[in-house]
Amino acid sequence: KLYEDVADLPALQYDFVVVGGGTAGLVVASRLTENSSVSVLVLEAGPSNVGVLDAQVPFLADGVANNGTPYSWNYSTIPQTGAANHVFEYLRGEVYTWWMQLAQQDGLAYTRGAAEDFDRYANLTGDEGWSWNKIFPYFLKNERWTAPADHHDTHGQYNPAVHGTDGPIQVSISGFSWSEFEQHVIQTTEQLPHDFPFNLDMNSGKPLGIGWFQYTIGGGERSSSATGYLTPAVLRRPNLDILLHAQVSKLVNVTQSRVVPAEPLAFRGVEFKYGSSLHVAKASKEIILSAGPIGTPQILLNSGVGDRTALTALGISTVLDLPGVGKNASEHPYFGMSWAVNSNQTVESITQNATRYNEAFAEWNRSHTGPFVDPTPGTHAGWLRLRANSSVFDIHPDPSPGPDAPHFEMIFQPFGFAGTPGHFISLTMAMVSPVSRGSVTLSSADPFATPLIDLGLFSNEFDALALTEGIQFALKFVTAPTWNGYLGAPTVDLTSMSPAELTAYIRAHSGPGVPRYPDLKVKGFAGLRVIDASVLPIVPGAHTQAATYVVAERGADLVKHSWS
Ligand SMILES: Cc1cc2nc3c(=O)[nH]c(=O)nc-3n(C[C@H](O)[C@H](O)[C@H](O)COP(=O)(O)OP(=O)(O)OC[C@H]3O[C@@H](n4cnc5c(N)ncnc54)[C@H](O)[C@@H]3O)c2cc1C
Repeated sequence: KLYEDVADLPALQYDFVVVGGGTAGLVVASRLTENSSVSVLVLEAGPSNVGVLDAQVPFLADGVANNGTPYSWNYSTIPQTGAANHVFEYLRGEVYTWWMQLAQQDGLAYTRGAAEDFDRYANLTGDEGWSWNKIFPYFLKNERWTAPADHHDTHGQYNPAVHGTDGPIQVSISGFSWSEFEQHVIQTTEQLPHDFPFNLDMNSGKPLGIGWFQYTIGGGERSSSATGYLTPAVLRRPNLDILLHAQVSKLVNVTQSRVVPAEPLAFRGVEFKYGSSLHVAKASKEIILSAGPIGTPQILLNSGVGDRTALTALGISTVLDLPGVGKNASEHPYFGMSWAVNSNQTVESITQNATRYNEAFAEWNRSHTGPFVDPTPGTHAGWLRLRANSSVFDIHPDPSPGPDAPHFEMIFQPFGFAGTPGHFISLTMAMVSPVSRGSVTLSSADPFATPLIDLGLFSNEFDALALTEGIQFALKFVTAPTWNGYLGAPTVDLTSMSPAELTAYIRAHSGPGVPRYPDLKVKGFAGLRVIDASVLPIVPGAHTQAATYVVAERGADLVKHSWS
């Protein structure tokens, strides 16, 4: 049951306490409570998604992410020295993040990454269970492929053989056509097939090439772990309680035991704030941290699990010296380019025309059809590699997990970024195999203080130089003959810049994606696990929700197995 008030919560003692009701947390809670003999409490800082239009209507998805809404943690990065000391709002990165509350993955893009991403996780962890072949069934278990809202013929737009059909999360292809723009993208794959081959399905484990974007959307609405895993039937389970507006500060009631020498420590309680009062929820079996790549390391650090020197400097006593907590954060920086177009068939035809906007919204309300059924990220995506002889490999060895994995994602969007009147299209180039690393650290001993988020953007020269090369792919893409007569002037003329100027410009104008933190079971502890995006040891070359879902599905199986 969903509780809005701590006073209504029937108990503060459960078998499992899950911290965070986001993408992963709700999967774990839903799967664990399939066994009616275990009890689970989820503590979520945010409000409910129910009745929040921005969380329901794909076209309004940005509204959930913006700083200043009740659904955002309102975080910013610390000044990024590698990016002209820019302070980035840490959410609007079109691509990734974590602070959506109750499972609102903003952009809705559904991309699994390369098979090689998962095979690398298997190698790094020594656990074959994370390999693509072993993880693939979890993708199918999570997914329910769904016809697009306009029921158009999807033949040749995806490969049904690699999709699940009866999982909780609906996945679909755009349900409204920006046909003119789409044709130019597809024709480019025919006119420049060597550089930009068509890929029938970017979620087959071999993402390279240009293909139709897939989204976590069903029937014109967002599909998320809140809608897919927290169904009315699941919410009626007597063994599942979810408390909203409960912000966890730290783990408490640490005990020491000699029973398992490798796991001498255990936390038995989770301290959380509801309103102005503090409470402790107790877990007899496990505490599962699913608070995302910022929340999870912050809670561990608040609890005294982290680098001893840094904790001591803040006056926090160390429970276990684990210097890796909050380190190894990485990000997908991206750079967007816009061109004016000789057409009025762009998203601006809605966003810059109040009458059409209202008509489109009314259509969505009436029949869940029309342009509001899709988010605005784009109609297609392309996954590309640096050229094998690129000079950037002199600076750093290839950071991608293998030859079938991308260095870049190119997103094709029938709208511009400038915000000026007119009609535009954009190509966004994201660097999805970053070498730079950052960190999440505490700003004070106050567990509710905003943590310091350092994405380390461009701290390694490789990333900026690689992204500069990536820009050349985008500029080449629009040289295909199909764009003649359609494409107007770029909003910023990048071709007039020298390579050094272009690199500096990219450093100053790129946006961020998401950091993460590795490790599933927290070393040294009994009954403490991390199950969320932060366990991925290296960010996949993809948007991260699909990887998070399979981490959560397998994570839930691992927990079940431990207690069976
Ligand atoms: C703007 C934006 C766009 C995105 N677009 C896409 C996309 O298009 N495609 C894609 O694949 N991925 C996208 N993502 C990324 C995706 O949302 C994440 O990969 C995914 O949500 C990570 O799941 P998680 O369970 O680790 O964390 P989350 O889903 O963030 O869940 C963490 C939960 O814990 C809660 N929490 C945190 N701290 C505490 C605390 N102290 N106490 C209690 N609760 C706490 C949070 O409120 C949240 O509900 C986007 C993210 C953002 C923000």
